[in-house]
Amino acid sequence: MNGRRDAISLDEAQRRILAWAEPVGAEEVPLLQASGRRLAEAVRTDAPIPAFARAGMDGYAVRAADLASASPHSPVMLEILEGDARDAAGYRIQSGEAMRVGTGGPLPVGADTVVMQEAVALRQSDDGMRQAVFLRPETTGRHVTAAGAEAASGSMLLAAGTRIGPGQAALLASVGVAKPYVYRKPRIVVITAGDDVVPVECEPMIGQVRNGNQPMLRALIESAAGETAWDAHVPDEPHEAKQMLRRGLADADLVIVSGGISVGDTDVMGGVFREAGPGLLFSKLAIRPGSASSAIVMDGKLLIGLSGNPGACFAGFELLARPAIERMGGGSGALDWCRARLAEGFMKSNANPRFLRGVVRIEDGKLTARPCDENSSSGLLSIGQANALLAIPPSAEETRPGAMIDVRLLPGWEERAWQ
Ligand SMILES: Nc1nc2c(c(=O)[nH]1)N[C@H]1C(S)=C(S)[C@@H](COP(=O)(O)OP(=O)(O)OC[C@H]3O[C@@H](n4cnc5c(N)ncnc54)[C@H](O)[C@@H]3O)O[C@H]1N2
Ligand code: MOO
Repeated sequence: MNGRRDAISLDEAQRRILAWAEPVGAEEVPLLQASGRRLAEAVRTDAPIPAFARAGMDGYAVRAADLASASPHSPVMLEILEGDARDAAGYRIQSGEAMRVGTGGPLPVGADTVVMQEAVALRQSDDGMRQAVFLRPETTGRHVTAAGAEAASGSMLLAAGTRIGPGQAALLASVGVAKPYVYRKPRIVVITAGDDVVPVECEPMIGQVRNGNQPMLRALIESAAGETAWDAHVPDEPHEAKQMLRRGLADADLVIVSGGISVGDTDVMGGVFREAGPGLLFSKLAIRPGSASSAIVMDGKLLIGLSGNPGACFAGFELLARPAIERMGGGSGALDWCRARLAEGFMKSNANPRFLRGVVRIEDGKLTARPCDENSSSGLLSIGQANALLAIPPSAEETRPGAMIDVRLLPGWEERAWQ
């Protein structure tokens, strides 16, 4: 066996992976623990938002028509209807009356406008009544948010599949969803492979490297709202590797393997993929880096093989594993790309699309992309420097500065966009 494999396109690989990445089950969790999960059902409101007409300022609720003639030369005086501002909805004002209201509080029946207290003087009338003095008219509805201004009763607020972020959490709380029904976090087992890979605590000998992919994959999984069930490292021993894979498949929704996936003599995972028969989804991609990425279905579960080379492992995760985890967690699994201007040319020609680790910045209001210096499959530093994958299309010549390219912004990309 010379190890020749047919390369498929990234689109086709993603399609094959997503076909096996069904959403995992759903559960009710306390709202305070639901951040980052996706809703498994749509959320509607059974009350208008806001539920009642509310004041936007501390001040006085009035009928705007009463103030139509107010001016500094001819002030309008309204009698203050005494009462508890927090309970203003239980009162009714007539023409000629005003009532104290508080920010966010209800209006008395009959009021249509709030005048902020800084614009109101108070006086005592001859018969001892408290009066509010107005020096100018006010637009009807000023400083009042009508009931239902944001959403009518029965409206759909959040579609199934929406990720719960800060705004969604506040909205769910406001409509009384104490335990949203959300997708479970996909459970993922990570297995790194190779005799040449030693634990972080060890001093590597010549030919050895410390296991950087293990913590990298854990962090990537977390950023995709997945959960690492456990991780393990296996030596170049086929029986042990296969046993570990089976354990992983039994425990997890998805197994991610890193290293040993190629055609080298000691590439134990590559052997497992080659034996997968009809379970093989692909074992070579027409992209760089990550061309060695593979996927099989084993024991009915998805197993994604990523290169041991850190840069290729990272790209493979972003392009293949992230969509799978997103889909399993209730998302679409589609990767969003946007357009950016390449600030520096890319010298190499490409037979296949190339996904460079790069930095995208906002310059003069436009996205500008620069490839990181060391962009090889084995490159390490650029993984931490990059905030985007830059898609360089196949080309027989240099991709010139100024070319518009697709870029995939990575989670937290903004942090590096302004440095
Ligand atoms: N004859 C061929 N050789 C290779 C091919 C090919 O098609 N034909 N593909 C090349 C490509 S592309 C890649 S990428 C690599 C993939 O290799 P493996 O996934 O089998 O990775 P290893 O050989 O195990 O390791 C490669 C490299 O990465 C280091 N490594 C491995 N695991 C880790 C880890 N957990 N943390 C940090 N670094 C790790 C390892 O020490 C090696 O240096 O194959 C090409 N060859
Ligand atoms: O999977 Mo390999 O580069 O394509 O790095």
